[in-house]
Amino acid sequence: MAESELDRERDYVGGLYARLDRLKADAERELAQVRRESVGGNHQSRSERDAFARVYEDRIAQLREVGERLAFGRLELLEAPDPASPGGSASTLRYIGRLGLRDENLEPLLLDWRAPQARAFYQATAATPLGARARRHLTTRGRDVVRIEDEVFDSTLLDDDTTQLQGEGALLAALSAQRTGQMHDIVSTIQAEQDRVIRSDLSGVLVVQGGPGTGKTAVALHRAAYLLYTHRDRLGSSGVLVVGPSRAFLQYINAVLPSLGETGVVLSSLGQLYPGHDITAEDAPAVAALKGSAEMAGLIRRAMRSRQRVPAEPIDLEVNGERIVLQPQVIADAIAKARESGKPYNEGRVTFVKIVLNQLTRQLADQLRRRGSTVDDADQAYLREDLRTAYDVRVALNTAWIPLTPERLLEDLYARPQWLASLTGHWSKAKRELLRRPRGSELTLADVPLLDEAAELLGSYDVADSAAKRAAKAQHKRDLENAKRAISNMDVSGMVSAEDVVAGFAESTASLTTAERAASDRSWTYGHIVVDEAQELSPMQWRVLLRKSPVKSFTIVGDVAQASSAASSTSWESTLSPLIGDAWRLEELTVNYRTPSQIVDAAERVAEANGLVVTRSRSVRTTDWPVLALAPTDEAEQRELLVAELGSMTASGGTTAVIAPASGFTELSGLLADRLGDTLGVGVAGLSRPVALLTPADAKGLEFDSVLVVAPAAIVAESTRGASALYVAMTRPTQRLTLLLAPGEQAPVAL
Ligand SMILES: Nc1ncnc2c1ncn2[C@@H]1O[C@H](COP(=O)(O)OP(=O)(O)OP(=O)(O)O)[C@@H](O)[C@H]1O
Repeated sequence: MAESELDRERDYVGGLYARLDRLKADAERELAQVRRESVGGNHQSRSERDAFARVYEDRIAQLREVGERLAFGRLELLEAPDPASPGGSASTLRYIGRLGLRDENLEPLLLDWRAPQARAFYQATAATPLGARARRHLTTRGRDVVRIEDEVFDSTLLDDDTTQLQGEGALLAALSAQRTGQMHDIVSTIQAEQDRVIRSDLSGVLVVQGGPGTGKTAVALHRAAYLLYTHRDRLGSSGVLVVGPSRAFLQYINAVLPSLGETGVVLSSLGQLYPGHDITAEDAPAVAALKGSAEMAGLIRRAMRSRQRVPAEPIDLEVNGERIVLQPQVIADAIAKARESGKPYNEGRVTFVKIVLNQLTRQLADQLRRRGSTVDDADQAYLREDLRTAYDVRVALNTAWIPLTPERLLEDLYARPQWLASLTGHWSKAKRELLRRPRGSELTLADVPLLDEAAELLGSYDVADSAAKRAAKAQHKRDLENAKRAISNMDVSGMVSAEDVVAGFAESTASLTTAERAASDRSWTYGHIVVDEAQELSPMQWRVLLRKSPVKSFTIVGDVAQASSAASSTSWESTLSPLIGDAWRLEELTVNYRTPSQIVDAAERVAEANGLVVTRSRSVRTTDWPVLALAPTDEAEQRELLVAELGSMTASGGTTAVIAPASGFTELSGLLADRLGDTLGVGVAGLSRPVALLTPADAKGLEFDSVLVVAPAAIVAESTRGASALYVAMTRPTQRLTLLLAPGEQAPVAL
């Protein structure tokens, strides 16, 4: 490599940083200026000033976020031949980075990696160069370029390998770096098959299937950033939701989107999908499977309707000393009428109460008239109020149609066996027993979609609160109109969304960002939803997500061979066809970026020997560490081997995980705590420690430099999806894998 080329890139990248610094200083000066302007003026001018301030604040944050990772690539694009100078093969250089920069004359200096023109940087090959002649990867340290790596798209050098890696040096350097316990963005080394997924159309349901370590999570997050950039207008106001399996997983991926300049995405674990709750407790597998099955939706509907009851006999009511009879037919008619309105249960109840009270008022007025009193309209209003507040009337109305919260409905359903039996005549007693639970029991993960289903059917418990919400929504809409006007007056369209501006209104009733408002509103509908580890979702969880995206714009990533929860799916077809028929498209990822080939081979062979159908993937790396299976003769030796192997793993640096079956977990954690002290973290709460002791379920989606799997046969035997659980455990390492067998356990035959 000619030294001058490296110098040339150093100069260019130096120039980019100089431009970045200047833009940052300009924006900071402008912001200070806007802030100095005196407060006052009407609502619209305040809106416009807030819009200015917001634009500058966002821009400054964006410019700061890139830190010292501004540029990482260069494309040499062939220009269309110029008829005036035949024979010339002019080309244009385009630099690719984390954000777009232009010079004072608005000439492009740096392309945002998500811009359409940057596509060739990730997807061009010698066979399909996409208008590019060459691609260059820049490796930087701080603000300095330390290495360049070129690929020239010369069709005469074409070979048959269609799965070539792009920027292999930069990629392998990224992959062999020690892990930190936090996922990083991969923007400088995205591979062609991944880029196609990232840039796939916004609309419809895209399923991304790939074996462990093929970058599904990374791709899903980069796709969220890409979609927000490309469809800022649409998604800025409706938001993007990313759903992951657990809080620990979200913690692991937490830094990726902010590092790509996107802070407006809602990240939610399955336990956080019902606002106001953060649930982690789990049911026994059989219970979770039942609660996750689609038939629970029907049960909840039946349960709700059974709380609307027509009394068998007329009811005598006393209202301020007057006696009045409420006929069952009046209740039956009112229930039928209120149901006809199609409103959710609690809102329908308001209609029901109104109808019954009207009828009772008429009855009472007639009764009084018959006794010679005169009752005019004003008197009728008083009578109605007397009826509404009378104890007997309230009891009768509540018995016929009780207001319900989702939590109350579910708790009653679990705690009242006779009621449950009356709703599930076709179930076996044993099946009903699975749901049985005393009042006050902790909510579980499998309850989350049931609460949401109930909330959907019940509607707001506090009907006055829902009126206030409607008013706030109307105000928000007016604010948005103002903000849109301000944005177009300022000519900053595309840089900031009206939603973000409204979020900046100091006096706005809804001074929250889209993401904040979406996360706290159960009925929020998103412009796009990304679901990671999607094979774990139960039919009831899918129902929640489908309600949250009525336009059905989804990216679903997962691996059916890794499905290990009780209600999870074993094929995309069987999961998705009851929900959306065949209206989905499939992309597959085939290269394993995490795990060296020896480990991938071992994991796939063991999985297949255990009867799993795995998506085979090609690993891009090898490791110097052999896969070991240690076979102790007794427990004392097992303990010795455990401690010795862990000592060796931690000595080689990076992160280490011990993955063990849930049975014997407590004993193991006691033993390791004695030996390792503070170095050990137990469960997902301990992930920041150098050694983490986890169950296979905890380890889902995560990765570690070294992994020690304890008692693999026990992991397989532990559940109906035990083979998947072991496959998950064996595919977590980036460098080193050891299986520590239980005394007397045979090494897996496939090893
Ligand atoms: N193009 C790439 N450049 C650099 N690193 C990459 C690339 N693609 C994936 N990786 C890295 O490979 C590792 C595995 O990626 P990821 O966790 O997204 O895989 P996954 O398919 O979701 O795995 P699993 O199914 O096991 O959860 C991560 O460390 C990720 O950063």
